[in-house]
Amino acid sequence: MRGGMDPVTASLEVTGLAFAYPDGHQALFGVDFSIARGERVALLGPNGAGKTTLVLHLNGILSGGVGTVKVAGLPVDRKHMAEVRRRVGIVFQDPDDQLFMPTVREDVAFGPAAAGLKGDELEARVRTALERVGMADFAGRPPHHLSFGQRRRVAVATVLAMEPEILVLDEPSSNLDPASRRELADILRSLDVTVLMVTHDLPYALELCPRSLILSEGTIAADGRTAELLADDELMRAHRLELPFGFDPRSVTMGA
Ligand SMILES: Nc1ncnc2c1ncn2[C@@H]1O[C@H](COP(=O)(O)OP(=O)(O)OP(=O)(O)O)[C@@H](O)[C@H]1O
Repeated sequence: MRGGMDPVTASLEVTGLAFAYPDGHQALFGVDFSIARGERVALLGPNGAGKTTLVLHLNGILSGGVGTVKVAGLPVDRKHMAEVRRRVGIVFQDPDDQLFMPTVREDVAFGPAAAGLKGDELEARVRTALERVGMADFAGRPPHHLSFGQRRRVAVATVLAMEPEILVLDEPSSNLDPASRRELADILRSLDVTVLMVTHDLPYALELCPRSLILSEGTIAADGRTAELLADDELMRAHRLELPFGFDPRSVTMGA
């Protein structure tokens, strides 16, 4: 476990986070980890491990448990909520949860406009975000006329438009064809932000994230280099993680 990271360089610091849902189900049991600015980290773990529960604590959608979460040194609490929500951008698994305006441009402008951006500055922010995901030509289109993969890119743009400190992605490769999957990986690699990616797609984690956390039964069971964790058959079996048949984690050269 990596503890004690310099708070100035830590994008995210989770300390002793424990949480039970109102029905009494304990989903997290004292989770500790830090992510440095600019790192790309995969959050792996079997169904029901607590990944979504953890992610929903990163911008205060869930709260009320024990422990602390800090984003760029700011505690995720009521007092800092607006600033934290600007700094932590979550891309949900279903882009339709994030796109609700008549055009792509309006969807991407929504967050920055709500934060007070106007006029040329707002236009430039929207254009840059759409260019970063290769969707600038689609600005005037209704999101519901786009393919699933295009909608996922626009969902990423809505979050990038807020210039977040941390980009959190829930299953970013799900339902993408191989070309879209690779293109999204290229986009994510090109961004200058901290990335935390929840995924069951272990080859994708290996391609994109030098480091992984394995969350299992509400605790961090492992924290280390993705290539090493995925090559540890015993660890993988213990936490119900399976690579695709015939996939050799040692065969992948990680993109920088
Ligand atoms: N609203 C809720 N009320 C009670 N228990 C819940 C609630 N949401 C999730 N849980 C329970 O908390 C545990 C962790 O769920 P969570 O959704 O965080 O897991 P996950 O790792 O994201 O799983 P998956 O890979 O299936 O998405 C599970 O046992 C789940 O049943």
